[in-house]
Amino acid sequence: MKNRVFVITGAAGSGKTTVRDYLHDQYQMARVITHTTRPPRENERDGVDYYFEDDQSFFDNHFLESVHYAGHYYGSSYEGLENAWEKSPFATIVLDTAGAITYKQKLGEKAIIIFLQVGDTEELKRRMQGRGDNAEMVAKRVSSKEYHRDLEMPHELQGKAYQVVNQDWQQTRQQIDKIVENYR
Ligand SMILES: Nc1nc2c(ncn2[C@@H]2O[C@H](COP(=O)(O)OP(=O)(O)O)[C@@H](O)[C@H]2O)c(=O)[nH]1
Ligand SMILES: Nc1ncnc2c1ncn2[C@@H]1O[C@H](COP(=O)(O)OP(=O)(O)O)[C@@H](O)[C@H]1O
Repeated sequence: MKNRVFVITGAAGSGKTTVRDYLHDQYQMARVITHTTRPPRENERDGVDYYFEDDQSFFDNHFLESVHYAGHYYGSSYEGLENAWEKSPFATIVLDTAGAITYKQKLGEKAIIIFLQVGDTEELKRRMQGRGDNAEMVAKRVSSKEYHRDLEMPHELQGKAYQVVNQDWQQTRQQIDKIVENYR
């Protein structure tokens, strides 16, 4: 099997982490852990959910791409991707749409982009609250320009990404299964 990385992108609350975990559990895809200066949420662990960094240590990494999103830095390293590929030929990573565009540009057919969409923005807010984000965190996130940008598939990804509407989870799962089948 050729090395591939399944890039999951979309707005906050659209289900990126859920799909990434499904790909890990169902298909044993290795997760690429990315770096951020955002403080950890209550249930998050360093080295598992992210490598949590400060404004100095963040820049010590060798990034394939990095972005500023809603007031914090996020970046994915070459080493992180290589480490994942050592574990399994299929890896998965969660990125904002800017990161997904860079991944596609740099990795070409090795990067399979899945853009998740949830039409109803009130539903997105409910899902963020449902996973335990407090009202202040949700308000900050939805007022960021990056959140609004990521609600729609960017034109750079049109024709190069799979679009999945993540409303009903069983249907989402079936669509994800079909996408993965194309590469097995
Ligand atoms: N470009 C890029 N985006 C990232 C990286 N790591 C995480 N992200 C994205 O940063 C955004 C904010 O992530 P996070 O703070 O965990 O919030 P969430 O989307 O509400 O779970 C999301 O769109 C993530 O997909 C990275 O290394 N590079
Ligand atoms: N199809 C769905 N229907 C209802 N809730 C969902 C669905 N997909 C994901 N969720 C829930 O929505 C919340 C946000 O999902 P998450 O994967 O954390 O989003 P993201 O990583 O894109 O911010 C989580 O609590 C998750 O369990």
